[in-house]
Amino acid sequence: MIKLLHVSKIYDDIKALDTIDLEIGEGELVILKGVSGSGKSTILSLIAGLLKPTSGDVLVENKHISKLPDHFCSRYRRDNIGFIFQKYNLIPTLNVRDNILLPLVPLNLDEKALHVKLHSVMKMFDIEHKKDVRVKSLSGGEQQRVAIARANVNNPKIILADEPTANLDEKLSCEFIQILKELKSMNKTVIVATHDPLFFDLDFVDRVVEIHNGKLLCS
Ligand SMILES: Nc1ncnc2c1ncn2[C@@H]1O[C@H](COP(=O)(O)OP(=O)(O)OP(=O)(O)O)[C@@H](O)[C@H]1O
Repeated sequence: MIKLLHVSKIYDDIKALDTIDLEIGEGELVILKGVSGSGKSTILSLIAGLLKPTSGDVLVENKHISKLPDHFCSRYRRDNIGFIFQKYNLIPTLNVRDNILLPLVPLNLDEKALHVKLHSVMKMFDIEHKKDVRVKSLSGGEQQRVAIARANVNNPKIILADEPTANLDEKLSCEFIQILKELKSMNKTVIVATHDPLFFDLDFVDRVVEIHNGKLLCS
């Protein structure tokens, strides 16, 4: 489903990724393990079409993502990708409902369709009781559940999570692991970039791929 073929990424004079080859199948849950600065976020951004490789090719369902013009990249992202950012990237002054609905704005759906999608993800990620609360008043764990609900509201096939437990305590991190299990059971293709050892020995994870200085150690 996802293929990175001989992908390198150079920022100015920093080689963030060095000739990466990686294939991830539909429904796979992959942990991308590596220390800070090893290139994990760069890989997620390439798959999301937020960045273009310096060389090599990124294919998602046989589409050349790395060659799409920006306009088509946004559309590809909207239709296929749910991105859970490390700092959640929510709008603090908007309430939970409006934050979750943001990815749907360009679709011009009617109120009924919006309500069905909103209700489904708020229920799934246990945040419905806070729907009218401004995000800035929520706890860290609640903010993350809003971010996860927003990433899923468009029912994307691919979920990318960047250091999802970086801002969570142990209890909330364990709750995130349960959510991950749920996403896996929904047959989502999931990639989690992390250096948190909590993810390295989970029985429902398909693969742990290690990256070091922009090179994959195993895949
Ligand atoms: N926009 C950028 N401009 C210049 N260098 C960058 C940029 N983004 C990343 N880098 C560099 O590329 C390398 C890989 O960064 P990347 O963010 O992909 O690593 P990471 O493993 O996700 O790290 P972290 O866990 O700290 O987010 C690092 O050396 C980083 O400093």
